[in-house]
This record gives sequence, C-alpha cells and structure tokens, in this order.
Amino acid sequence: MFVVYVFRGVLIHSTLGCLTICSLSCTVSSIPCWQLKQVREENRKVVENYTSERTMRKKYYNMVEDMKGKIRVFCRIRPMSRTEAAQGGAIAVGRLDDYSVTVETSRGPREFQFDRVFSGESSQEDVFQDTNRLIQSAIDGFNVCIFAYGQTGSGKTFTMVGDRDQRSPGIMPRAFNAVFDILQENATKFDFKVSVYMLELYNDRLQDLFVSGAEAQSRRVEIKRNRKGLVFAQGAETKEASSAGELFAMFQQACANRHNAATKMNVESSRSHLIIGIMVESRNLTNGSVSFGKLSLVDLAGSERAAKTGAKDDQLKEANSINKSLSALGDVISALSSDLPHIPYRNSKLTQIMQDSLGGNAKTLMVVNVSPSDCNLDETLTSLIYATRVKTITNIAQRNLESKEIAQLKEVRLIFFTLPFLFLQNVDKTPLLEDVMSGI
Ligand SMILES: Nc1ncnc2c1ncn2[C@@H]1O[C@H](COP(=O)(O)OP(=O)(O)OP(=O)(O)O)[C@@H](O)[C@H]1O
Repeated sequence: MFVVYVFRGVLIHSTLGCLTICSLSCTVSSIPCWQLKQVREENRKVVENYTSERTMRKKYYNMVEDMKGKIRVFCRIRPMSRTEAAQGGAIAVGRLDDYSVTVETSRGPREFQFDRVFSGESSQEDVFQDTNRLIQSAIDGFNVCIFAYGQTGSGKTFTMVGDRDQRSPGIMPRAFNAVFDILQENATKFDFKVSVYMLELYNDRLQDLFVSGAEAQSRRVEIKRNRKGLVFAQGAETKEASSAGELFAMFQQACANRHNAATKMNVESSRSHLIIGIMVESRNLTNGSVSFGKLSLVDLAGSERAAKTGAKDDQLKEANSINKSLSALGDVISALSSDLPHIPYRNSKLTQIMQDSLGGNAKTLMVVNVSPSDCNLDETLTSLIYATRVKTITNIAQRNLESKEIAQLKEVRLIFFTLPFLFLQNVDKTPLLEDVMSGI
C-alpha cells in the first residue's frame, strides 16, 4: 500500500573541524511504512555516532592541549538562584555536552569550548574528580594552581570552599583529604613534610589569615620570587600539617578571619581574594632524591558592578580594589594570550602572587563560574570570553626535583654557613633560607 508522509530528516556536514547539524523538512511521497522506519533508525544512528565522535574529538584535542602545557579551563554553570527566578529570568546558558556551553545572545546562540563543562546538576564530587590528577602532580614535585573566576554570586566560593556547613565540600577541603590520602598510600616509599600558608588579598593588602586583630594589621606580608621564579609569601606564617583534619582546622581558622559581607547579589559575598599555598616536600627513601611541590588554591573575589551590587562607602572601596586587581589579571591574561614581550605582572599584588601560575612553571586549572540566567548575560559573556583567552596560555611545568647529593649539599650549606650567620645577626631569615632552598 502507498501513502504520503511528511518527515524531518537530519543533514550533517563538516567545515574545517566545525561540525553542525541542521534539520530539513522534506515531503516524501510513496514511501512504504517499513522503509520510513528504516530511514529514521539510520538517522538516529548517524546523529548518535556524530555526537559521540564530536565528544571524542574534543576530548583528544583537550588532551593534546594539556600535553602542550596549556592552562586547563573548566566551566561550571550553577543552578538558577531564587532571586533570579523571582526576577523572572529565563535560562540563557546551557551545557551542550561535556566540553561545550551555549549562550543565547540577542544575536543568536554563541558556543564556547572548555576542557570540561559542568551543569547545575553536577555535584561537587563530579567537579573534583577531574582535579585529582593535579593533586598527584603537586605531590610529585610540580607547582599546581587551581583557581575560580566569575562574577559575584556565580558560585566561586561554593566551588572552591563548599557550602557553609560543609555538607557539600568544595575543591579546597577535598584537596586536603586527597593530599593526605596520596601521602598515606606512599608512606612506605617516601618521607613527607606538608606545610601551609593562608592569605587574603583585601583592599590591595596581603593579610596572613593565621593571625587576627592588631597582629594581622601590623604584620607585613610581601610577595617574593626565588631564583627558580617560584612565588612565596615573605612574612606570612607557614604551619606544618600532619593530617587532613589538622589542615582543615587551620583552614576553618583562616576562613573565620576572612572578609565577607552581604551585597544585593550575594548574601555572603567574599570581599577578598583567598590564597592557600600547600607545600609538599618528599624524600624518596630508596634513592634519597627530594622533590618540592606547591599546590595553590585560590578563591578570587567576584567581579561586580557597583550599581548591581548596591555597594556604598567601605563596600565601594572594596569593590573598586577587587575590580582593579581583576582588571590587572585581565591585562596579564591578554598580554600572555597575545604573546606580548612584556607581561604586566607588577601592576597588582594579585598578579604578582599568581605570576608562577600564569605563563610560569605551574600546572594550572581555572574554573570559570557562571549564572544560567539571562539577567546576568553580559557578565556571563565577559567571563566566558576571558576564560577562552586563558585557555590559550601555555605554561612550562617542570618538576622541582633534586638528587640526594644536591639535597645533602644544601643541608651542609644551611648548617655550616647560613644558620650561624642568622643567629649572629638580627635579620629576617626568610629570604636567606629561601635562597638556600632554591638552589646552590
Ligand atoms: N553549583 C551550585 N549548586 C548549588 N548552589 C550553588 C552552586 N553554586 C553556587 N551556589 C549558591 O549560590 C550562592 C552564591 O554562590 P557563591 O557565594 O559561591 O558565589 P561567589 O561567586 O563566591 O560570590 P562572591 O564573588 O560574591 O563571593 C550561594 O548561596 C551558593 O551556595
């Protein structure tokens, strides 16, 4: 029997690595029922194959970029907030697949590609799973930096720290556990020493979060670089940690000293950049070689527009300082992504402290956080464009490893030359000790 059917077919075409699907309507007459079913089934299979091929292609592309030393960028879209829903905002940002995000703009949809894309349904565990490899690198002697970026209220603190009562811990507390889990697994092969500093950059001033009150005000913390270009915080207290629990207790103490305030955009807005440095020194018990890794975890304060956040007086001053440092970070990223000969690291303390993570000797991961709502479309587009630029920056990560002989020579130099001098003179010992540690 012959009938007339109208059906939607799928046309697939490829242009220079960019695959698109478009649908076409066609009227087909005189096609038997069984044949139409067969065509539909074939179409379904083609789309399925195309989608999985596209995902694989992106995955392998990201792996190659990673091997080249490119900064990895994850994008996390948070769920719609109650305030956004109450404002009647529509969803304008969505995850297309594991590697792509689409944004509905007034000029039509715009697609961005990242190393991973997480939607509002993704759990803290999902986001952390892909960061575990970097924690291992820090223990192996690499410098690793994980930082969150995004407009105020986009979910940076949720991603890095977690929720207030730690029912959904973020990357920082999970990293503390992961560090000590890995150390525990290797306890028979290596001797480890873990030390940590916790700082905040507030109103362009670095503050040691291990101290509070008047002492915090009087303490001067400065950013220095050792001979290998590695950043360290001179004047900040460095504490040793022997378990994840101990590290977490230090972190809670530091968070209690951090500046937070309610703004129109976020009831608990971070008014400062939080910078945690976890140093892992490991001595190989078989060959005596020593490696030094540093894991930097950074929760940046959010970029914001004063009119939207309702900032006044002190909060306006804070917002200006936050925006100034983020703009300096933007300038560094632009210079690096355009391969300019001069990179303006010195324009802000934030860029100085992140100098070894951006274009330096580090394995770096940035998580760009965005809101799904069309109320925040401009800020979301700015963040995604910014993150796309970060993806083009190449770092040259090298393992900080020295042989048993070099490690012993350093000890000798420390014991016989530097320490006696330090005890005789009333001088700040941090730079000298750092010199000893950075190379003979
Ligand atoms: N993925 C998520 N799932 C559930 N809730 C989230 C998620 N991301 C963010 N939130 C919630 O959204 C609110 C704002 O998030 P958060 O404080 O992390 O933003 P922020 O980017 O750190 O803001 P600021 O820059 O102002 O400090 C919080 O109440 C947080 O719990």
